[in-house]
Amino acid sequence: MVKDLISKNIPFVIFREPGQETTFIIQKSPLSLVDDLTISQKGFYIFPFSKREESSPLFFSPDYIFDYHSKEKQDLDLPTLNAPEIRPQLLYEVGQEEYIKDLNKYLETFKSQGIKKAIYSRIKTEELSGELNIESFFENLIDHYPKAFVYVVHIPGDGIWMGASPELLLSYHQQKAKTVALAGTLKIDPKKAAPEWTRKEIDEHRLVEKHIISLCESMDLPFEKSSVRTNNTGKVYHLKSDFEIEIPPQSIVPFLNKLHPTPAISGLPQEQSLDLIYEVEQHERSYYCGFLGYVDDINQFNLFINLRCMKIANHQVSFFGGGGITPESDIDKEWEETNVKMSTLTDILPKHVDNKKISTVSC
Ligand SMILES: C=C(O[C@H]1C=CC=C(C(=O)O)[C@@H]1O)C(=O)O
Repeated sequence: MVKDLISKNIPFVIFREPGQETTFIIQKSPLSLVDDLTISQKGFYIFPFSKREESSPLFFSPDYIFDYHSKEKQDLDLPTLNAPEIRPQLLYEVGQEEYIKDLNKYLETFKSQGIKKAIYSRIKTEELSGELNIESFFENLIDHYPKAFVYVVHIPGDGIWMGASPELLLSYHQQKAKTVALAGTLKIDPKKAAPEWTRKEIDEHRLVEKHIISLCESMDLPFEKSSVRTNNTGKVYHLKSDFEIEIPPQSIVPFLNKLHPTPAISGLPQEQSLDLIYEVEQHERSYYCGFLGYVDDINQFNLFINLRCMKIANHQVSFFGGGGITPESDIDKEWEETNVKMSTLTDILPKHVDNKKISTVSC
């Protein structure tokens, strides 16, 4: 089914929110751009990391929407759409030497500009040695990461994005919003019963909490915050605290506009850290560190940050991973952290590549 839709340039999304059934959405016409950060119609949205990205916010109309495991989808026979213009994404890959140089640039800029934290991300690209079975890979991700938001998004002319994100950006139901401060990472060590958090991770997480608290205070929104807990994503531990915020419907989009990009994916102060990211990182983040999810209506939605993700285009697969850099960062550990984060997908993907068949999954 998925292969057929890809070959016919048909936009589609398959997603599984944590603890929910899996949904399949197919749009029968080419994708339309969403001008701004608006989420006014029922459907699936994907937004890039920031307004400075060339990639546009996109909306997937649920022309067909069904339970992924239902038989209904097998009966669809959709016509081929015109091939859209292809816009290649700049997928520049740094080696470890360049990574070290770039992180030193971050650390120097922190000193001269008083930046407290900025995320540095990188890409790892590999040729697909055979045909990737997207459905079996997706189903494996669902089983492996029950607490993640797992998805496949086909954007004709761009590629196929897939991921298993541990981070909720914002959910909204009956005027109650939920968000999380998720930051600080330690690799899971099976020999240790619990992670040993250091000042670096605690401070890094605290900066995300502070951003959410000051946003609620500035908009006069009552909120409750949980204590800080350890969150196990399957590959790494993060520090996490939950927020419940009362937000009237007219304030939810302005709140979302100010919340994103949070210091978990940009840094603090926000504008200075964005300037630094765009000066030093040489790849396009595009939809990595953006957000995505299903909007039932403006009063009911769940949006997730696009982390632990990859993109398939031109018979290649590119994995994205980053980390919060602070003045206390140890550069070797940060490099290792990005490898572990990427292993969320890199460990599972090879099982689903059929080396006997050449890759036909391309965009
Ligand atoms: C930017 C990423 O992670 C963010 C989310 C959780 C923890 C993070 C950290 O510890 O650095 C990052 O802020 C990524 O996974 O690519």
